[in-house]
Amino acid sequence: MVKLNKIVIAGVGLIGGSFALALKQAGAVREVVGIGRTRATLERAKQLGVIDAIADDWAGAMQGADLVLLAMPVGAMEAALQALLPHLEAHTVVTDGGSTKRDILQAAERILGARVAQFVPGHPIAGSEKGGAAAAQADLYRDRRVVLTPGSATGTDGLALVRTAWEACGAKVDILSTAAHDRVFAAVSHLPHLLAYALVHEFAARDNAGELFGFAAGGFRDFTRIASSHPEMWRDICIVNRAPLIAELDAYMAALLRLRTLLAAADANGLEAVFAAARQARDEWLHGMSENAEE
Ligand SMILES: NC(=O)C1=CN([C@@H]2O[C@H](COP(=O)(O)OP(=O)(O)OC[C@H]3O[C@@H](n4cnc5c(N)ncnc54)[C@H](O)[C@@H]3O)[C@@H](O)[C@H]2O)C=CC1
Ligand SMILES: O=C(O)C(=O)Cc1ccc(O)cc1
Repeated sequence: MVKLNKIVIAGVGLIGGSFALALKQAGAVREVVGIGRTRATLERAKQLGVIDAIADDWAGAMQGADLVLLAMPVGAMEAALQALLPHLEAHTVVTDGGSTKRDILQAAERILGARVAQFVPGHPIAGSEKGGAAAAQADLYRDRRVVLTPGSATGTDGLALVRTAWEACGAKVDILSTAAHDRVFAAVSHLPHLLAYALVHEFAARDNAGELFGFAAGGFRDFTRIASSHPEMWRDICIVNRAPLIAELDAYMAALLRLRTLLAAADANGLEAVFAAARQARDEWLHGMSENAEE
């Protein structure tokens, strides 16, 4: 079992707060120090027992830290790396929980130079549309996957430490390249968020929005839950990962056009064939997920 003396959570929200709670529950950390943008948020996180102490600045935060998790919106990570670098001790490992990986590894290479060996890019595949330390849960990562995307310069000891820390949270760790990561998550995560936001936004702008929302039921709720996600966080993800996201959007628009053609032709068989293939693929995916959870 990993035993960390001091960890630093930079951005104590759902992801950082849940990491802290999970490590505490596992008995894997002695002290959790929080640093962030808003004092009141940090005070609240301390009251909730998510962090033990608040750092006033990076110098204090980094002193004697074994592990630092960057858990703010991805657009703010570059500035955080710049701010922590002057205080980075030789034994400290820095990781992140951001939803995009190529930009963050590139920023780390640029900013940290040779010390990029101490940086391990990561992404927990768990979360929700709810943010903030109050939403943090010790079991958020239990039986969930975490993707680590080390670069050629990533140190093996740091990689092992970060892997062990996530495993202490109950997660299963996968390794991907940053490019493969960003391509996969553009498809299965970033595109669905964009679609949900687009649908709700389009309805909300209509003259009869009240009527539409008044009659909307479970299907609409399921499809659009993620449109309740944090706008700043999703702004950053979409902008940073826009190249693969635009490719996914193009593919989806082509699929919509094919459905439109089938509809216009009243091609019932064609439409049913698409729906049946999609249902089968989703059933098989859900079945695979439940088998994995039982392993
Ligand atoms: N919400 C989710 O389901 C998932 C989110 N992520 C990633 O984790 C990161 C954090 O997301 P959440 O915890 O959901 O967000 P959150 O909104 O719950 O927490 C983010 C925290 O960062 C702080 N913060 C914002 N700007 C900052 C800055 N410039 N410097 C320091 N702190 C700052 C905020 O005050 C807040 O406490 C993001 O990079 C996101 O892409 C990854 C996996 C899942
Ligand atoms: O709300 C949901 O279901 C999500 O999809 C949560 C989520 C958001 C961002 C990520 O990078 C990973 C998972």
